[in-house]
Amino acid sequence: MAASGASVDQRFCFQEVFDSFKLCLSENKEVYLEHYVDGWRGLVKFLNCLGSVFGFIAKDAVNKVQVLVALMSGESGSQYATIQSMVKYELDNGLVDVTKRGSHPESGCRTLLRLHRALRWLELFLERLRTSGEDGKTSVMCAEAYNESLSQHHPWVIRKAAGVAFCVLPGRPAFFEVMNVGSTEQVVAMLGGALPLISEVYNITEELYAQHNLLDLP
Ligand SMILES: CCCCCCCCCCCCC/C=C/[C@@H](O)[C@H](COP(=O)(O)O)NC(=O)CCCCCCCCCCCCCCC
Repeated sequence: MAASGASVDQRFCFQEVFDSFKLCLSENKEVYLEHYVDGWRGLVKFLNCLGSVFGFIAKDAVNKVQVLVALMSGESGSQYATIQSMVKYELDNGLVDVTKRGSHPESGCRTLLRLHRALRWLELFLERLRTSGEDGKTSVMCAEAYNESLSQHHPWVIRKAAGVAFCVLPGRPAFFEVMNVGSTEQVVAMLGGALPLISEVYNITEELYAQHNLLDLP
């Protein structure tokens, strides 16, 4: 039945995210855009399971995923195989607004930078989740991770809205249930396996962007 098919598809399993980030890395440590974007698709599914309060966050992430997918499937799609090839192609061809927004407001480089910054939040949040105790508060872990990372790039109004959304996050047990991985021990083990991969993808991207002075793209 179409309806049940759709709901199965919407059912999040953190394993999918883990698998995508695992597939991201090529042998010579390039980052495949296709799997990076898939990782984000999985994360958006998870956000959608948490309720409509998170809709504005999911919507922004979806917009950014769509920009990247359009570039990957566009006429220069072959240049968007990896983050490295994307950066080279867009810079070589003057396709990035480097100092202020101009004729390339939605370059792959600036769009991916927004997701990249959010990946740092994810890394910090998941590490807290992994090491927290049974009564750990996800809202506090989420807010702390946000304050240490993404919030620095957001205006007051977004920080305020994000703070309100964090307050309605479910507690650790319910949160683990939505992750749909199994027992608490299994979730913790999976996070232990997933985090080094997410960190590696983050660090490789960070270094690449730093080398090309792309960390502050407008
Ligand atoms: C688990 C709870 C999830 C809380 C998510 C925490 C991150 C809070 C981000 C708030 C972003 C608000 C939306 C708007 C953002 C934009 O202004 C801003 C700038 O874009 P612009 O330069 O194009 O204008 N965009 C961004 O910074 C990109 C934000 C992307 C956020 C994606 C967050 C996905 C979270 C997925 C959660 C999954 C948790 C999994 C745990 C097992």
